[in-house]
Amino acid sequence: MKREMFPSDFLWGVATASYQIEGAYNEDGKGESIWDRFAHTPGKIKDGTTGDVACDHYHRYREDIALLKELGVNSYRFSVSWPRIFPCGKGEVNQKGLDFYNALVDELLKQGIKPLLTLYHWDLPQPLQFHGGWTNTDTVQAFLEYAMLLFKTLGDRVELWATFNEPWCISFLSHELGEHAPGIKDRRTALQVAHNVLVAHGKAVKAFRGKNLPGKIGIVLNLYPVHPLSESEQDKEAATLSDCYRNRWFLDPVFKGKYPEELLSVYQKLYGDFAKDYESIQVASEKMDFLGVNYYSREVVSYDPKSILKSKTVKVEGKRTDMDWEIYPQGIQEILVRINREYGPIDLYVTENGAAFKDEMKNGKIQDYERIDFLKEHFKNTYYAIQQGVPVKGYFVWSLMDNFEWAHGYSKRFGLFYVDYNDNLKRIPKESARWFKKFLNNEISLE
Ligand SMILES: OC[C@@H]1[C@@H](O)[C@H](O)[C@@H](O)c2[nH]c(CCc3ccccc3)c[n+]21
Repeated sequence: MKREMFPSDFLWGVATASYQIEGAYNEDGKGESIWDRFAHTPGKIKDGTTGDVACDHYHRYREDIALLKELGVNSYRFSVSWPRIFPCGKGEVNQKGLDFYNALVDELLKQGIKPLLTLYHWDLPQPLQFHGGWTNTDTVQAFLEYAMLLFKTLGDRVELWATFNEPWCISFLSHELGEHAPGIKDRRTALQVAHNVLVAHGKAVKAFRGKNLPGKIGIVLNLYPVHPLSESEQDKEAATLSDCYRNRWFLDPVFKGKYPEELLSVYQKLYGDFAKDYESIQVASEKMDFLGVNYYSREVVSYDPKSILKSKTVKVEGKRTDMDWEIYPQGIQEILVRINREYGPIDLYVTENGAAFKDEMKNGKIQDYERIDFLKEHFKNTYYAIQQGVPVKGYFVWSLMDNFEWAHGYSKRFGLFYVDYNDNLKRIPKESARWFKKFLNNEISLE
């Protein structure tokens, strides 16, 4: 199975995000983001690092686009740093921020690489957080002004737009579990954040439509097949509620304009006041042109009476990545087929898939054969979904290069290119980069 067996217009790309690669955290007029503040807060990042410099992509973007060209990709997914555009989140515009993304897009197009722009990949301007961040509907309004400015500035050249990267992470990981910025641990707050982010998404799609732009717009969701440990009724109930929590809490609003009843009723019993605004979620279901799917692994759950989701995650036997995530390639096929069956028809992009492994330099090489095997199996399973009629239109490997892996700092490496943090952030192709280049050039098959 070679590249040529995929549709001829299939996008093959790599993905990154602003806070993880750009650095220049306080240069050229950029304002503080909640991730600048979180990373500077002792104890939040496992290796005590920050994204202050990261991969210095802000200064090296031409070099990095040359890497894309070298790889042979025809597309590139990146995100815009909102505080680089609006240092205070709204009001005054930082022209140097706009200049950077204009130059980035122009260079991509010059190299024949199609941009997929994510408006929000977690780096909220800190001044908005001072006023409640995503719990405050003023932030929804500020996001719309930010989105409209980017539509106006880049809408003639950027054809693929994603409003949000992973609302589950923006809400539950960051406001219920507290593992990501702003590090709040309050479920009721997390529900309010999820609601406002979904409303902001719907309003941004509507605003995009009003501009009559040539491009397409969607959202990016991290989705997991959720499997019960056994076929017992209790384990199956656990899987249903966990599926609502991880997947349907976002899928149902953007496609059906309502929350999944099974979990909504649980939250309504806990937070009666939540009921007052949940019906306004209808706004989130403005029709999208595509759905971005970030796939990394599946979740296996068993019954747990102590959890409000009646479920707990179970670790099963099998190969795992350096993030301790199970390697489960058939899950990408499962999730693509399910989305198409239950929410389609709609164009789908695998907007992120990849893995961290303990990559080490040995005699000037990084022999990441586990990553080659990981990607090969996930490419094949994506192809099997296409063979079943699922309209998958592209696939973006996470990530172009090693970068700031959120709460793990630089200790987890997802890149096709190794970044040598001890040698001027030099980018060194791993064996997986060489393999991917050969695959893209039809030189090898996936067998
Ligand atoms: O963890 C690898 C990547 C991140 O570097 C991306 O920024 C982010 O979009 C992304 N999402 C996921 C799956 C959801 C998740 C993210 C972070 C931590 C735990 C789960 C994995 N990843």
